[in-house]
Amino acid sequence: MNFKIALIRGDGIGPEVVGEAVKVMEAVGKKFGHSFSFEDVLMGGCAIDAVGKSYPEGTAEKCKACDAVLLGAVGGPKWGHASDPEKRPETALLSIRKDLGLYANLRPAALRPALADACPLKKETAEKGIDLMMVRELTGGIYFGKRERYQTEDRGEEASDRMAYSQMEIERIGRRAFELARLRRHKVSSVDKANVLETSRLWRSIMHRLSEEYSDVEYEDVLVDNAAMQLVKDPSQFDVVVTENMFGDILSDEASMVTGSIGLLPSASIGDTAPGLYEPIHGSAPDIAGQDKANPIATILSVGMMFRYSFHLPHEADAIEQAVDAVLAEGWRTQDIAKSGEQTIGTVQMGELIRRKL
Ligand SMILES: NC(=O)C1=CN([C@@H]2O[C@H](COP(=O)(O)OP(=O)(O)OC[C@H]3O[C@@H](n4cnc5c(N)ncnc54)[C@H](O)[C@@H]3O)[C@@H](O)[C@H]2O)C=CC1
Ligand SMILES: CC(C)CC(=O)C(=O)O
Ligand SMILES: [Mg+2]
Repeated sequence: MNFKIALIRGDGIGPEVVGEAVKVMEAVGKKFGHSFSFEDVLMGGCAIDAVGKSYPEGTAEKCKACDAVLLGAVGGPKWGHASDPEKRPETALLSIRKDLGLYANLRPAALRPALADACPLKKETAEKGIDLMMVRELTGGIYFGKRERYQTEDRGEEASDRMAYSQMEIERIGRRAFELARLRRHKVSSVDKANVLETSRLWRSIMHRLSEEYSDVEYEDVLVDNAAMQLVKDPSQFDVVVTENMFGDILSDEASMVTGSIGLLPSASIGDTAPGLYEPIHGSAPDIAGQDKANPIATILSVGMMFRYSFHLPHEADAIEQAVDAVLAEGWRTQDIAKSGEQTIGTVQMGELIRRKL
């Protein structure tokens, strides 16, 4: 088959990790008889530098003309202080998610067999295993609410960010979570802050209604502060974790670290229509950019998710995951997952070793 892929390489380590993931994709194509055509799409800080705005006209249309989108990361200190939203790289990220209707962000956090040592939790906790799927609502909530900054008469400057969720937005992400749980270990943990927030109370009431419909799936409510704690106490208790946009953003970074490193976790952002967008959960890592230090595994596994969820080619997806595990089993480590004093390899070598295992 022939697939057209939009590449948003972005900023910082984005181009480095996407470069390795593209080479892996081509190697998978060679092995399984697929071909790819790639279209580079400018977005983020690099687009601000090139054309003056982070989300140039036509960005969404270019992506919509493709079968899937692969994104590295956008942002960095160079563009960190702009007040004009067009000059902020992160605005582009939110816009592309909204414009492509990508309301479901799947972030699987699994402790890979060879990386038990990289888990920072107690040995007996790590031995219980970690294999959870964070289902993060991606196009609603506080990241998309009205942002304001204004002068008050008596309290000086004030700022506000509105958090809103509609019934429809909650129901569709809830259904995704329950459907995924049916393909996994039949458990959904819904994370909210219903003891304080009205959005969470609406969220919870809809999740309860869905849990009656999906009565074959075990269901629980977990308050977000407790969820953050449970993730380090005993992550093995979680199967599918469904939550709103900001809670999911924060908790998935935490979940990544309990599996060893943020450089390992892929994600799939999907809606009701193609294309899906695939990206590592990490950012542009300006502190290590351009030094061949970034772990490309999160982006390479994101390509695996692309094969699984957009192209419905599970064998190709399995082959990528097995290649990653084989390289890790041989002891190869980038700096983020190495023990102190252990020899490390760079981004390019890690990518090449994974390709050779395909
Ligand atoms: N999807 C996206 O494009 C995202 C963009 N960002 C943006 O990225 C920029 C930097 O954000 P930070 O808060 O520093 O988060 P970050 O995720 O970029 O980095 C956090 C820490 O993790 C390390 N790290 C991240 N990815 C790694 C990898 N593949 N291999 C090894 N180490 C890795 C970094 O070196 C850093 O120490 C900001 O401008 C932020 O807005 C942040 C998150 C997501
Ligand atoms: C702009 C942010 C919402 C990006 C981020 O941290 C993420 O999606 O994980
Ligand atoms: Mg994040």
